[in-house]
Amino acid sequence: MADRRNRRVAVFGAGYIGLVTGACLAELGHRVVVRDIDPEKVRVLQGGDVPIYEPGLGDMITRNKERLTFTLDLDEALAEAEVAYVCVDTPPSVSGDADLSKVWSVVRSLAAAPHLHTVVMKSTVPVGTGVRARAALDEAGLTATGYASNPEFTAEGRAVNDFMNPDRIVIGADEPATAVLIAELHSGIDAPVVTMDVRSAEMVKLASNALLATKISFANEIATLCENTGADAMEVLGAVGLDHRLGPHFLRPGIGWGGSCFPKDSEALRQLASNTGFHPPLLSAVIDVNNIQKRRAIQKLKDVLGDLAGREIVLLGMAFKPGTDDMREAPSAVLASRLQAEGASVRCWDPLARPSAAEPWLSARRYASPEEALDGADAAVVVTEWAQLRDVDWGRVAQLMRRPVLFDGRNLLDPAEMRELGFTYMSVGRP
Ligand SMILES: NC(=O)C1=CN([C@@H]2O[C@H](COP(=O)(O)OP(=O)(O)OC[C@H]3O[C@@H](n4cnc5c(N)ncnc54)[C@H](O)[C@@H]3O)[C@@H](O)[C@H]2O)C=CC1
Ligand SMILES: O=C(O)[C@H]1O[C@H](OP(=O)(O)OP(=O)(O)OC[C@H]2O[C@@H](n3ccc(=O)[nH]c3=O)[C@H](O)[C@@H]2O)[C@H](O)[C@@H](O)[C@@H]1O
Repeated sequence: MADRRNRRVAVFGAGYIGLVTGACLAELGHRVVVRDIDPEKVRVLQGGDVPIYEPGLGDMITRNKERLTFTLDLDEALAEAEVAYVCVDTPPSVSGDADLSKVWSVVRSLAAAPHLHTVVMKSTVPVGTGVRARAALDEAGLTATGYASNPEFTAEGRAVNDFMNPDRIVIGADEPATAVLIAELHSGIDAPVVTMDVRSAEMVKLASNALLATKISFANEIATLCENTGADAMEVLGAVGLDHRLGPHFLRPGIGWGGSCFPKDSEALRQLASNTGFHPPLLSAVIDVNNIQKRRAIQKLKDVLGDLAGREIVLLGMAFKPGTDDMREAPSAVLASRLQAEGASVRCWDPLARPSAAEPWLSARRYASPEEALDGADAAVVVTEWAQLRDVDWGRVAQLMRRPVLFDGRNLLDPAEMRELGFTYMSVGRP
């Protein structure tokens, strides 16, 4: 039996989760090979660079380069591996269910591994995937191979810190020995280890994201009620969150939640429920509130500007939240698309975001600084609460803009100050 701090691990997928998992497992003392099918990603990693923005990740990879390698080659990844981590993307399919094709592709490819004894699912998958994975492993001749669900709760922009300092490590395994092995892989991390059956572990991940999304949609709904009644949502939610039974987290009202996971995971959970014949009313409302929230920004601009056709509108922030370059399901993409549909011309600024080939951005103009983007514009929307926006000389900007109209979709700036500077200033749930 290998030393519990020196396992040979293959990680499949060199994205946000695979890279962080691989680097952190190497940091914990294991020998890790990360395999991806994207040649460009692997080339960048082999050259010593990191293809995504994640604080601390580059240093951790460099520090562990003796124990951490990257490859395109399946045989190289499988040659020594005792444990295989599946960290590939599980995007929404046309039906809204999670598309597991990449997961199955990895699981099937494991048949050729000579030393493999454990497969760990880190990708977020529907409840019941473990049973299908088990069957696929059996079919591939890996009957003696243990299987575990080990969902990940890290948030982008702080994933390395979250991985090394988690609130809990959840392990779903059908055999106790497999759960013990996964727990040992994490030795060195000080956190409660919660073991359960595979289906329950799969559900913990979806339920956690759904509850976080629920808190935000609740905050957004209360913010709208505050707008309609003259209360101040920041005061209200701040005080609500002081109740220790409720907690202050994920109660920040804003322009709606986005990102690579909340939108797809809440929809996947809703479809999972529908597939069992159950329409989940609360989850459906949480998703609806979020969709409406993103569109309310357009109405607020129309209330001030009237027709948006021909207007120059600036989106300040494109990433789905600050501290990441990730644009997946970013509210900015919905806003850009809606504004363009209204005939507006969209400008944007973001210090990090890496837009995909997503259609709405093709005709948006990206500027190097907020000031350049705002020069001559008719209105602006704070979409992402980048700290840099606090340092903008808003007094000067009020002079530069054709009309100083600002919808602060993240309640980043001070309403009184902005109005004093001459802005028609709107925010979320604040008078
Ligand atoms: N991004 C996040 O913060 C979190 C993501 N998750 C879950 O983790 C999973 C991965 O998410 P991300 O890392 O964000 O996705 P990602 O899209 O950044 O990375 C996935 C990687 O897998 C690679 N890949 C696809 N097929 C492959 C194959 N057959 N063999 C090897 N590599 C392959 C892709 O080329 C890509 O580099 C998803 O299920 C997601 O829901 C869970 C918690 C947090
Ligand atoms: O499954 C996942 O991928 C991850 O999804 C989220 O992490 P992440 O998407 O990186 O970002 P969050 O910080 O949770 O923010 C998600 C969205 O909610 C918004 N948000 C967050 C908090 C809040 O109070 N208000 C609010 O509007 C953010 O602006 C952002 O658009 C969860 O926080 C992680 O625990 C989970 O592992």
